[in-house]
Amino acid sequence: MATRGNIIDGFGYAKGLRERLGEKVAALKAEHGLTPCLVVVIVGEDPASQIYVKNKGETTKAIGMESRTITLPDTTSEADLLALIAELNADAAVNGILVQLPLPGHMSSLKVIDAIDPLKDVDGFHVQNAGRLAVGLDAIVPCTPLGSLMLLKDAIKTHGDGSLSGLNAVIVGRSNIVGKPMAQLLLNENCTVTIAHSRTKDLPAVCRGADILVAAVGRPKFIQGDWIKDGAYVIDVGINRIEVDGKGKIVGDVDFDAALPRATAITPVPKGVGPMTIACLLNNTLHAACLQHGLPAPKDI
Ligand SMILES: Nc1nc2c(c(=O)[nH]1)N[C@@H](CN(C=O)c1ccc(C(=O)N[C@@H](CCC(=O)O)C(=O)O)cc1)CN2
Repeated sequence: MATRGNIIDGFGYAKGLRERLGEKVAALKAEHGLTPCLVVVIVGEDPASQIYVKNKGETTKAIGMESRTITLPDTTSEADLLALIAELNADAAVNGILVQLPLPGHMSSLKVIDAIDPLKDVDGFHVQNAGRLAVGLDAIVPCTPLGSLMLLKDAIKTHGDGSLSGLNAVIVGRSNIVGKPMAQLLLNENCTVTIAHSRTKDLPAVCRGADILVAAVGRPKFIQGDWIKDGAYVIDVGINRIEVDGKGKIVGDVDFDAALPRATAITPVPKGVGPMTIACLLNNTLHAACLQHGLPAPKDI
């Protein structure tokens, strides 16, 4: 029988992935004279977004890619942001464009994402990339689901029989950024997929049927320990800031301490899925640069 209570080390996995990507970037430079360039656009001064954007810039440079950050005030009009995206789309030196979310309330994120050239859409949020993923074509895949799948596959290889095929996967959360692409990825792995959400009837019972449970609801410790099937694999995508004894703390969507003894393996928060998001962004930027230059995208990094 598989053991229980294993903690999935997303921080360590992401470090290894960045190292392997760094080697591919060096090879691309040596063999084709190409250095992938990522441009991150941030609008406004959301403190968490500022930290994520800074980390993106630093890790991009650390693996040998070029990084540019464009900071715009939150008074920027949607038309000005769209004009900037059009310029970046037309700039052959730019391989990846990412607009940090959330955007200020006066902008439509769907409209902004739709303006990005799908080949430079390293977030994988453009409707063309979402559609390509849905029909099983080569696509740029959203970073958080891609990183979650990498951790899940590695955990099932380490603690199980290595196959996701036929497993019952329940995703709690139906966002375009995490829930829906995660469902597509798990379907492609031949899982039987359920997307649960705020209107789902008897959510605890649905979760108890999950061999794989992905929590992406954005509510601290929402998923209770007794909702976890014995031996399940649990991927916690939530990043919730709460206060405990007057101190700020980050917790996931799953009650980790209660879920740990029941799960075969579970991602912690922090240091689970979060670090994979930025590592997968680097992966997608390399992928995009290769596609734009007619080179095969590196596989199985
Ligand atoms: N355009 C995008 N916007 C946003 C995305 C995205 O993928 N594309 N995702 C999130 C924010 N995000 C990256 O942008 C992100 C969130 C969290 C982490 C992370 O490493 N978290 C750490 C804890 C961080 C902390 O201490 O605050 C962890 O889980 O260990 C990385 C990236 C929304 N916006």
